[in-house]
Amino acid sequence: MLGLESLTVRYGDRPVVHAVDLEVGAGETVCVLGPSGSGKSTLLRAVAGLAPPDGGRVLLGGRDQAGVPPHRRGVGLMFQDHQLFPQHDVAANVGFGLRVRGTGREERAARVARLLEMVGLAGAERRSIAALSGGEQQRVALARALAPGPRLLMLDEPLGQLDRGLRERLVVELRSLFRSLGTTVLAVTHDQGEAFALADRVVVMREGRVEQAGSPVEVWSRPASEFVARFLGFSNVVPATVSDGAAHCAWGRVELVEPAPHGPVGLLVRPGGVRLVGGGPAGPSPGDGDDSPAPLRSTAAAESVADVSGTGLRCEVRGRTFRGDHVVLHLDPERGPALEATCSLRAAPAEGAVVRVCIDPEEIVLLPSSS
Ligand SMILES: Nc1ncnc2c1ncn2[C@@H]1O[C@H](COP(=O)(O)OP(=O)(O)OP(=O)(O)O)[C@@H](O)[C@H]1O
Repeated sequence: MLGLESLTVRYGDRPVVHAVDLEVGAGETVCVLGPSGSGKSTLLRAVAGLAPPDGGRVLLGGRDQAGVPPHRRGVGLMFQDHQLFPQHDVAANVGFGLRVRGTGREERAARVARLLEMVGLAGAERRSIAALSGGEQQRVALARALAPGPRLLMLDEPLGQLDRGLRERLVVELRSLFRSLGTTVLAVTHDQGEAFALADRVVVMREGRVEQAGSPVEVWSRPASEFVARFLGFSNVVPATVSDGAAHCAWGRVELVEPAPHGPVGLLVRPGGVRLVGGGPAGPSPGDGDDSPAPLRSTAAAESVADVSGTGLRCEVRGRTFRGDHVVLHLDPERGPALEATCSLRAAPAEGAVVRVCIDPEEIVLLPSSS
């Protein structure tokens, strides 16, 4: 449906979108994710014909769009501020694109009614825009973007203005709406939760380039770089060296479950992989008096020996953040940088407590070395 071939857009000398290759298949929802200023909106504008490319091509349905004006591209664009016409009622807003195309009054009214029903606003035709909530305005904007039946629907921070509860509900609704309509969607957002809930495929951008593309599960479970890992909110990332079937890092030795080439890497430890293996007094650690860091064994092994030999990494609990059904522990280890761990509400130790943790080798990801 959509193909970008080495697409480049510059503002002045600066490439804001840099040699981006991307394909979006019919019926697919792709979310472009990235920090502010990474070029996401510019990418959408280039596809819509609102930002001329300085290099590469935009293909829609296999046809090069060079020279095709925005209104002939058959794409719908919905911006984060909705850009509704406040002086017109809901029906006039939703039917706008149809009127511009010369669709007759009766057909227009029927389509508007159907679209409003689809977005959960049946019968809202005569309501004024000003009297709608943010979420309702978002639905009107969506109905308006869908009205002309675009072959590609593009959403720029579609839920950006809405509060969290509403966003979470609308993401689910949008996903099932797009599924049932078979709409092809290219959305951009800086909110990873939104992207992961909405998308069949996620594209992470960094400074105008694609840093990683894949299914939400792939990107989440195997971030391709430290940048992606940190952008997704993982903070347990340290430089490490692989040798003898283990990664050696500031926290100690972490066994690898899969073979990896020897040499420098980045080591990501998911917070769920930092396992508490018991608290107890802050006695001497096994590494004391010995330069070699103690091994951080697999959970099963560590649990069986932790209380006896004290194997594991001794940490002080610096803080706790409640996250509904679990707690994030902010740990200050005896060696190495701060660690984040997750645990159940019931198991969460108090602030100031000294605990021992082990790293579950199943919950680590080796990243390319960033040094
Ligand atoms: N019309 C313009 N003229 C000059 N520079 C621009 C223009 N539009 C955007 N930029 C710059 O291009 C870069 C990318 O902007 P863009 O809006 O595409 O990023 P973004 O990833 O969508 O950011 P955000 O999430 O903040 O909307 C930014 O550094 C921005 O300042």
